[in-house]
Amino acid sequence: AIYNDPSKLPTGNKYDFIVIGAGTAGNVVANRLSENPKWKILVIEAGRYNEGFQDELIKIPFLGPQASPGTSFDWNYTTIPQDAINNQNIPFPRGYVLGGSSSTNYMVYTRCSKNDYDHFGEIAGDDGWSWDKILPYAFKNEKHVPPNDGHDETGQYLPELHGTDGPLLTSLPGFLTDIDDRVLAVTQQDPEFPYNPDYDSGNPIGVSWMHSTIGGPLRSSSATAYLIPAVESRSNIDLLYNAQVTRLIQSGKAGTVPVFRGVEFARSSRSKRYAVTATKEVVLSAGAFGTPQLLLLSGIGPKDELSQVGIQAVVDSPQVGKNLVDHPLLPIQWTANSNNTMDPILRGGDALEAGIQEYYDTGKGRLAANGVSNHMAFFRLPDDSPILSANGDPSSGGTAPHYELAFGNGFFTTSQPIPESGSYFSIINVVVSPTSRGTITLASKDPFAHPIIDPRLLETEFDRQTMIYSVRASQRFAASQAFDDYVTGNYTNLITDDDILEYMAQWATTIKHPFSTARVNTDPSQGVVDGQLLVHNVRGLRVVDASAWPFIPAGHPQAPLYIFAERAADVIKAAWA
Ligand SMILES: Cc1cc2nc3c(=O)[nH]c(=O)nc-3n(C[C@H](O)[C@H](O)[C@H](O)COP(=O)(O)OP(=O)(O)OC[C@H]3O[C@@H](n4cnc5c(N)ncnc54)[C@H](O)[C@@H]3O)c2cc1C
Repeated sequence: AIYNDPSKLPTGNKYDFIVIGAGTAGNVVANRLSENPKWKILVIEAGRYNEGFQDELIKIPFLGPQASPGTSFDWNYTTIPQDAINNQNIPFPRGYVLGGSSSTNYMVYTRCSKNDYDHFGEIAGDDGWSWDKILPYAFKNEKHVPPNDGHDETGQYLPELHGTDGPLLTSLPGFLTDIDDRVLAVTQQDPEFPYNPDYDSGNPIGVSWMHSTIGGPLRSSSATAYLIPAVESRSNIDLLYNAQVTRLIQSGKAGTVPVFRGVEFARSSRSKRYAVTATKEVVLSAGAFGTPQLLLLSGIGPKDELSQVGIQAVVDSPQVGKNLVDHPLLPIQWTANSNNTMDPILRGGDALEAGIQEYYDTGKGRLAANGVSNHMAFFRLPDDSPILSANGDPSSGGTAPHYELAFGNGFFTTSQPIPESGSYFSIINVVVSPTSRGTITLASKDPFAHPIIDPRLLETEFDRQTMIYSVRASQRFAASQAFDDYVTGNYTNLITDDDILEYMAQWATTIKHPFSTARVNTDPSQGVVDGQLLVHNVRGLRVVDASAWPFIPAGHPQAPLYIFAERAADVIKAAWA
């Protein structure tokens, strides 16, 4: 059953598992656990329902980037001033809606490098997380469907690498653009930018067609793929939304070890608190900000830090809220000799209206497809790069990229204003193996107060130098023969490294991939959860979301998170078999 008010949740209900957060990972776990009809599952979500007011923003693919920040779908977090980005406070979106960030993200689906999974397995001391072992879960997650425009996708991906009967819908670009052939031509002309027939093979290096979590003209999220189908078809799963978990309650002790199977929740700061207890486990899937915040509020965290906000530590766990890592992003633009479909729509007005009309009339067109890019490219720094010799190689291995390029047939921006006229070409640069690490800490013991978020974006020399390298690679890409009659000039005039650093300090931002704030490590002084994702020195509590990853995967993380959550559900099932 579905409840939207804590007071309506029947008090007599007994739950085997309580999943906190109906987000990307949480919904996978909830769905898979509810496959066992003997178990009763409760999912508690702070945010709103995924239908209703303005839901076109989270359904119509092209409008996805408008779903946050500053909307009812978003937590509307902001960082504290970021030193390397001119001390700016940067908006840091997180989904506040069924599906969590999978309902508000940009839908890019990349499995990332096999080295990332193998590295995870090594750190966790469990090779079940390694690429070879976890790959079946990638197929279990995915259902590849034809692109929305019905174009022939032969040669644009390797079908044998993709799932065909999982719940999550993925597809190749549903709207072809005037730069697609040029991007592909570069891969034929310039050995620096080779073609990769499918970035989901475990080796993402090169330029590939992009996959998105889109089925037909609609976003596919963990709410539409996992949560709603389970709640609608099974009687053993309850969903409570509009209810924020305010802390975990210690429900007893196992010997000297505290047991945390109780969950307290409320609708708002001043409203009544309610509580419910799981008989088996509480699964914390509140995301890279919500999960450490809840652990801290519950007395699980660095003892000294907790006492500063008046919380007594139950478990002194030094890594809670530490190791926050994210991918910095920097778009650059050129003027273009083109009548691209993107810029007029981005400027709003008539073109946007016409696009929306076409969408509702036909289910096709620019609005029905992802606007981010039709291709994605991942690269490593050269082996003899001075950046690597000075800083070491932070990537997880030879198929894990250091930086990413994505190509926009229009003025791609996250914070820059779009010029009022003209046509543009953009390349988005992302450092995907960053070394900067930040923190999330409590501002107060009020669970409704936003935590202090400090990702320290671009703080390290490695990250800044890699970004410079990426921008240089973008400039070479745009200067290639295939773009000769297309790119007409620089919009961003970046000549020296200092120009790039200055531009970076002004315009770099987050790609919105926070990770590792409750990371896996077999050593409790180094990590928050063990290789089976159980919170160290506590019973009854597991973490399944981006916070648990020991590091950030080098690519877009939703696919790795879905795959990881699919396996996590099996780990939980095995523990209670
Ligand atoms: C705007 C944006 C664009 C992105 N673009 C991409 C992309 O194109 N491709 C990609 O791969 N990744 C992208 N990402 C990142 C990706 O979506 C996330 O890494 C991933 O969805 C995180 O999954 P999660 O399960 O850890 O957390 P989430 O999906 O965020 O789920 C956490 C859930 O817990 C809920 N919650 C939090 N605290 C509480 C509480 N106290 N009580 C109850 N519920 C709570 C939240 O409301 C949320 O529903 C993007 C993210 C954003 C925000």
